[in-house]
Amino acid sequence: MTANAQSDIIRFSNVSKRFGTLTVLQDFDFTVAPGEKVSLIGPSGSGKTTVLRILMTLEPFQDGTLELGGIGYHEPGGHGPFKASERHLRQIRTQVGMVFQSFNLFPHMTVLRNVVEAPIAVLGLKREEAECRALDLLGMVGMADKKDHFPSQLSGGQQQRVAIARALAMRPRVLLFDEPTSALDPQLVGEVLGVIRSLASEHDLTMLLVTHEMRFAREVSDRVCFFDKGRIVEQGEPERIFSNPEQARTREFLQSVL
Ligand SMILES: Nc1ncnc2c1ncn2[C@@H]1O[C@H](COP(=O)(O)OP(=O)(O)OP(=O)(O)O)[C@@H](O)[C@H]1O
Repeated sequence: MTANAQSDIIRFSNVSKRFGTLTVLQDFDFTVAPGEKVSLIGPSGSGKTTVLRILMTLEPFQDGTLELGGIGYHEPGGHGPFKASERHLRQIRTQVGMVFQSFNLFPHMTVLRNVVEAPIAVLGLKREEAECRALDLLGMVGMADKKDHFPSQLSGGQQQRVAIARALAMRPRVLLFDEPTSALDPQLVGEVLGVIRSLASEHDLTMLLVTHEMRFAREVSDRVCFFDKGRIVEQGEPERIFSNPEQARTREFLQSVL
């Protein structure tokens, strides 16, 4: 699937992002089509997570424009680091879900409460409706029988599956994964990848995945983007990128990790 100007759900145009004097993204252009599954791969520190954090409104950016479903992140005349009001950012956030490396579940809440809180507080769902939605999702990730457990009573893989259910409970249009398996013991990686793999078959859900799991990126993505020093050096269908990269930097990187 290729993105085009009419139908892009994500559109970065000339975006620059600096942390103090460190420029992480410079004139960054990147688009994603609705339903597309895109993996971002590349060396540590190249800016992949920053792209996700900007999309999730966890980081402001300095120059350029970013749109989600045609809505700009900056408001005309907007102030503050985000150049937008909190209300505007909240509207954007309801369309994006993020699954973090470290799960980020609320430790004092049960599994079920972790999944129902945001739909009730942010979307205004009635508790009964939110619980019904949560139980469906917990069933999908194989965690319904643990609904009354606390995060500390779960393995890392189980916590991550709950985190995925929690992100999905908001019915986001775009789901971001930031190295979702890198904090897990090797024997727990497969169960989380299995859940993400089945989500990747959902045609409506746009997925952006930062991962060091190259075989997985090859298997689930429509497109793989190789990042280096805040730029996409090369992108294309996984089969081509992994079996026949055109750029020397991509080849070098893949040789170092495969
Ligand atoms: N809050 C911050 N303050 C200062 N510098 C930051 C901050 N967050 C990230 N950086 C720097 O920005 C650069 C890009 O970081 P980022 O986490 O996006 O890279 P990455 O490609 O995701 O790396 P990794 O694969 O190791 O997660 C790095 O040099 C990092 O040290």
